[in-house]
Amino acid sequence: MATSLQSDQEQLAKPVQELAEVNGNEPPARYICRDGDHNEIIDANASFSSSIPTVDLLLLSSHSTPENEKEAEMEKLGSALRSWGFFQATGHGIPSSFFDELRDVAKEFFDLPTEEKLKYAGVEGSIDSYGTDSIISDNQVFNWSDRLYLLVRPEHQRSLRYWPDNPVRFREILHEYTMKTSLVVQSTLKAMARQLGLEKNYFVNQLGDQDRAYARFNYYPPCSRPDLVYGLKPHTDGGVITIVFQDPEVEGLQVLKDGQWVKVPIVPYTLLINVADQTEIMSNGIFKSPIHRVLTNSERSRISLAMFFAPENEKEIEPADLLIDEIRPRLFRKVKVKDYEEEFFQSYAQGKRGIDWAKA
Ligand SMILES: O=C(O)CCC(=O)C(=O)O
Ligand SMILES: [Fe+2]
Repeated sequence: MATSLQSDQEQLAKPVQELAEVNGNEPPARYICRDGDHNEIIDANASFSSSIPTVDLLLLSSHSTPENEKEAEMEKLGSALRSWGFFQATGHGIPSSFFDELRDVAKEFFDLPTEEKLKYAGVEGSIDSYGTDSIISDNQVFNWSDRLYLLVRPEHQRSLRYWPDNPVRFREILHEYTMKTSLVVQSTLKAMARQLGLEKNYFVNQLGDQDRAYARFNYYPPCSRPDLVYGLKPHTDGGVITIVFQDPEVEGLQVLKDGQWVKVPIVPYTLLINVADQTEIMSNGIFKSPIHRVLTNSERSRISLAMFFAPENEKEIEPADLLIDEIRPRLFRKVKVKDYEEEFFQSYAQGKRGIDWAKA
């Protein structure tokens, strides 16, 4: 018994990438949580009336955009975040050659031998780490994926010891990407505030001076039974806003829209941006933090990079006063960011939504 538990734990500590190679991709029982529900998935391109909307950030932020065009783009952003919680951003100012480099360094990292990658495995209690799901409960079902998780903001809190120095360009590229996406977040949050009739810096101010951002490089190895496992189980994100750089060739991400799973298409060189729970709270439920999941694939691995932006830990958040009235009563309590995030992770491990804990 003890031996089987021990070997179970040893296997668990193993990256899924290695497990996939050794086991010929056959998923062990602890990863199995689906029952072949493939057919219900809607292909956004083929049959859903509208796919995730595209918003041009340049139109939103440029001083030379005519006012009526700016308003129209703003409306598009607002409606995307009310109904999908997601939008595809163009006009973000990041050159396509930079995305190619980002993709290359991420791929080169995951292509390293396991021992090399395990140099970045976190010690107990460290946020930054390379590895697979941590064990939180006995009956947990595991994701068929590995990840490298790094705090990237505030800069002085980075643990560079966990930032790969192989490939050599990794750190520089991630630093630059953090700078670029932070600007995108600032301009998006301003547009979001204006769309809700709030002062334009409302959300930016909520982030505080010591706002945080985390980079999560996801690696989804192929799996011989993609119908049985999740690359990433259904979840919402716990911060304020997330920017996803999807694999440019391999699909897998899906969003739950009006009770149906909709495939998120790959649109090369756009940034996929989604609302996270703390924006749902601050907007009093007007902007939706979408439930999304990732499916695996039997032939190809998939890599994505999610950047999670969140307020400084000590901040308190609550619905903006202006968004509470008789028609729309207060939906959420005032919560401390640190407490919310703790609750969020506990809830996720138990298959529940953290945001329910913050309900008024
Ligand atoms: O892999 C993806 O496309 C999305 C990843 C994601 O949802 C996450 O890391 O929270
Ligand atoms: Fe996510």
